[in-house]
Amino acid sequence: MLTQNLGYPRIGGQRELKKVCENYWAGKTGYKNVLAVGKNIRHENWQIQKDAGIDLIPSNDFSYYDHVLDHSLMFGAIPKRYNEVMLKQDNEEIDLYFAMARGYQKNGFDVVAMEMTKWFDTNYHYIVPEFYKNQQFRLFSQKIVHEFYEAKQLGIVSKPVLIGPVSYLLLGKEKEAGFEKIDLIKNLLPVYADILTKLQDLGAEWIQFDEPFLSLDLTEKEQQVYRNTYKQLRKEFPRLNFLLATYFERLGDNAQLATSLPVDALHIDLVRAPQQLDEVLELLPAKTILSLGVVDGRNVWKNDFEQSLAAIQKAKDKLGADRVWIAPSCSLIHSPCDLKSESNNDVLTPEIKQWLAFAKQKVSEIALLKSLSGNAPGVNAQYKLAGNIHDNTSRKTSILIHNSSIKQRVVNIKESDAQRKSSFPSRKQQQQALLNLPLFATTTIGSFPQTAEVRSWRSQLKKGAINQAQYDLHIAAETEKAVKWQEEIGLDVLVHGEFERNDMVEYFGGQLAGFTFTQNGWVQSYGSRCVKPPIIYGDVSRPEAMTVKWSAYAQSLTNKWMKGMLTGPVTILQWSFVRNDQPRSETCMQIALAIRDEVCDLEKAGIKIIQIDEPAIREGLPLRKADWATYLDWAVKAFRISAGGVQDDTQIHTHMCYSEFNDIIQSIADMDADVITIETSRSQMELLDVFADFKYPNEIGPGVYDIHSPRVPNKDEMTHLLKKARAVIPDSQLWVNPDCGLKTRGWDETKKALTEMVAAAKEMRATVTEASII
Ligand SMILES: CN1c2c(nc(N)[nH]c2=O)NC[C@@H]1CNc1ccc(C(=O)N[C@@H](CCC(=O)N[C@@H](CCC(=O)N[C@@H](CCC(=O)O)C(=O)O)C(=O)O)C(=O)O)cc1
Ligand SMILES: N[C@@H](CCS)C(=O)O
Ligand SMILES: [Zn+2]
Repeated sequence: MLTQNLGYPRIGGQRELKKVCENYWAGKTGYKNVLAVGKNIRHENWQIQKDAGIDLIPSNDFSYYDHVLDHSLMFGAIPKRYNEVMLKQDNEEIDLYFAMARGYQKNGFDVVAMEMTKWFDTNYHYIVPEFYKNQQFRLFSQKIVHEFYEAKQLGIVSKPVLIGPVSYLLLGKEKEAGFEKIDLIKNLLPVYADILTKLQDLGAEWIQFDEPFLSLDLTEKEQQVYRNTYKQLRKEFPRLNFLLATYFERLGDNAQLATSLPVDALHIDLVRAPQQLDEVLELLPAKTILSLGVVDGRNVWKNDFEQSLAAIQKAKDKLGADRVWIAPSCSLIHSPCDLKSESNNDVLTPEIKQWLAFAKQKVSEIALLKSLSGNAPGVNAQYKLAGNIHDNTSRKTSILIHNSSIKQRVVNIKESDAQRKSSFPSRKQQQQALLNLPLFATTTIGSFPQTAEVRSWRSQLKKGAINQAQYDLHIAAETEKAVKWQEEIGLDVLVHGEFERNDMVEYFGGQLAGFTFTQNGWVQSYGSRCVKPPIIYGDVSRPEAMTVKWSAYAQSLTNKWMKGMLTGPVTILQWSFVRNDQPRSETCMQIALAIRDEVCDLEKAGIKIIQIDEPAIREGLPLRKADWATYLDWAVKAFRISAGGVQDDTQIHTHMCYSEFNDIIQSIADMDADVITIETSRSQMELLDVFADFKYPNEIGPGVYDIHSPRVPNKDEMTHLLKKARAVIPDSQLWVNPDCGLKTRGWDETKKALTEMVAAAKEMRATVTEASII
């Protein structure tokens, strides 16, 4: 029996990669330093896994920005706009790479970034490969080969990780009409063959092909491409061992397909889909190894050894120990690095800490499961098993977890709690009478730049270098500056700027009962950006108002409308580590009630426009269509409960980014927010077509510029997008806003971009005709 890992967090235990990349982008350090930090992280990660006792250690799971982008660079899938600019410059490969990720606007060049979207149902974002008709591929970046060699020099014959060719194509986007991306397989496979040849020549024994699409609904054609692809690779590389890794869902109706592909080992996710073990054991061909993903790569709870050992035993009984591997359910990039970094007992209490395992602990759990499932586990392993049983029992029986009055409140929810008093047309009239906003009303999504200075106040407060009153004074001054500046440039609906928030989920987690948080539990969200998901360990309630103080203060500074700013229940759920001892829907309803109370308190404090952000509602959608209806039912209900307590003339906004709305547009309409602001600019308003076809009834603010890139858009670009929007949505429904919050941007870019945006809205107003309003 072997142990293996599918991927290790690559940000570094102290987010070293984030820091060096951001310094490099700011021109404060050289690229050699970036490479050196990357190398250190890889070495440290390999060593941790080796010391823990992992037999098959992955390589090429490291990435300077995103592993999908690494593959695009490896395959030379570089959109022309970068070739033309970058190759003329004295730039390194890494500059081309970062330009694809972030856009490039210097030395007279102005190139937009590639699109970014959610990695399946996680909070990780990948850079979407761009495909063109007759797209050709060639071996461009040899990072995978270098990293295999690097590990080998340390005495580790690693298992290089490749996104499988079918999944790579399915992750991409057709950027012009007239072809199907899946047909590019014939152009792509020769590059895989080049890479495999190089790896084989260097001594690679196992190759991990990540094919997460095998857990999704596939067309017949895609299934056939899977068969042909692996048949061909097998034929060309009879001596290399292939591991086919699936994760995030059950194989379901692809079980037959996955088990029939000519590979040497198949990995399945037994945390998401424990029930698939029996079927896969039945279907697995003789000799194929089964890798059991029993340790949760997506959550922070300690493994339940008794449960995992039962699954391992079942597999061993059927296949024999030689054909069973033990592994995490998926790559550990979705886990924080090391629980040992959590040294402050006031932040994470010892009682809760004993229930947790981060990446470093998880690889040890995997090794321990191997010892425990051997014929004669040693005393040390037995002792650790007893410890594991004790810790899990202490969690199940802890008084911290259950609160009967919260549970009762959920039981008592009535249909009418999820219902606004009147329908949208009537609300719209009442809101317009009160708010008196112009056509093409301008607003922003909530956050303004979280500058190093703002973060340093929080850091000083944490360290005790300043007290709460001093901190509040800083935040108040920053808020006031932002409010005054928004007034000056003529925005219509203002925001307070969210300066007091470390993160839009963690901030609420820090104030809700049933949540705890960490000091250093960072997880990569995209590129250098990380999040520290709070941990929901018990029943959730709101001991006191969470946002009223800052929203009311900001409103007091202006005669314009100040938008209250909340994170919605589904997003709080989705971006937290969620308890696994009750259905997610139950936890979500508890959060919805807490947010509802906050919405009502904001209204009472005079805030008449309230945004409840739900950027993660699409991300939470189950990967299998058959499971959608159940999820959408409770997710929409949770949002409606959170918004349902206010008067008709209080305008409820929601906001979503990175969302493909086509297939869930009815549910988005069912959320019944008065206004929805959505990310649309990176896709050039493509997303709006669905709102038009569907005749979305309420108001919409399609994002007019991409906030993920430091690039500053000009007025004409934005009017161009707004004209595209007005072609499908009447003027009376349109708002003007960026794609998302501006916390990652600097003030200089923000000021320039928003000034242009207000000018774009004014230009649009000047062109209004009666016909365009209806
Ligand atoms: C909208 N998005 C979000 C997602 N998920 C969330 N949970 N939150 C989101 O906002 N998913 C989808 C998108 C992803 N987008 C982003 C955008 C931006 C970030 C980001 O900026 N992350 C920050 C960390 C934010 C944070 O928690 N800041 C804290 C701590 C800051 C810190 O690093 N402090 C230093 C000391 C600093 C000093 O002394 O000056 C330290 O602790 O060492 C805070 O502000 O207090 C990032 O830096 O990556 C994430 C996702
Ligand atoms: N209000 C949040 C939404 C991000 S999705 C922000 O502006 O950052
Ligand atoms: Zn957003």
